[in-house]
Amino acid sequence: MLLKFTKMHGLGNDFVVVDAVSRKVFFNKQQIERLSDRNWGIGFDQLLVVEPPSHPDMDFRYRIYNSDGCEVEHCGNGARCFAKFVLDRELTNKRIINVETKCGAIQLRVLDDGLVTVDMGSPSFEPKDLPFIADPSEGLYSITAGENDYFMTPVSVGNPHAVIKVDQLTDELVATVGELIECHERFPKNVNVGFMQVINSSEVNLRVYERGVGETQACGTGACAAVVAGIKQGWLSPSVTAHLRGGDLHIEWQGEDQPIFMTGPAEKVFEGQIYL
Ligand SMILES: N[C@@H](CCC[C@H](N)C(=O)O)C(=O)O
Repeated sequence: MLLKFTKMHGLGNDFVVVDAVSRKVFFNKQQIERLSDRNWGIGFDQLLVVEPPSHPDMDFRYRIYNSDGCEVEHCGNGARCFAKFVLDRELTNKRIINVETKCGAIQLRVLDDGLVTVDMGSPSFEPKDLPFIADPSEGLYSITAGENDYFMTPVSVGNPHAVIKVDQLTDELVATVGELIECHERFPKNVNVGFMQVINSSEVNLRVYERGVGETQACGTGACAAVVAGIKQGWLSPSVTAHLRGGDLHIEWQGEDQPIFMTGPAEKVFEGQIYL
């Protein structure tokens, strides 16, 4: 089958986006792994599939697959690209778009300057929601990776994140500790690992080792998780700019049961077609 696709990115976190509204498309794990390969396929961090909604209140359904072929709950940078894709392809003319995901409903708002704000829903710090196997007597969670222990905040923003505050961000730390914690036995469904350096109460540097991918240029849900963890710990104010390798995201969270708002860009790179 000849598959038409659009290559997009949000701050260098790159996607292949497929319209499964106009024509039904299904992928198996092997196909996704092959397409994601940067030598043998197209290359991407995530595959995004745009489907019709299953509920009348929703505009679309949104499926997300990591480059390892596994379906996941949420993708922040992908959500912004999703909004640009459905408008560019005239699948909708709405600038406020309600989308079903594996972790519930999200709302995308396309701003006049082309940036997209996503209502990501409210976070959970409950270990069972990631899931994370926690010792109830632990006040601050600590996890062992290699020879060292790391304090971390487990956060679910629909998908699971472990946020570690660090003084220095190095390639070695992100690659080695990221890989060890991603598949740590205390995270039965694996985890995205964020390394956050707090610059001041409204700015952080952040690098994310993504579950099922490895380190990416940027991670939208990772930025949300890191900022809400920082706000909860008292290090950050409710409005924060996260500096990622690929650029900046703006995150707002008023605390407790409030939703997280993430704002950033979405870019189309090219359109193509490939045999599945
Ligand atoms: N790049 C994404 C997150 C994609 C999913 C993640 N790797 C997971 O497995 O949960 C983002 O921008 O949020």
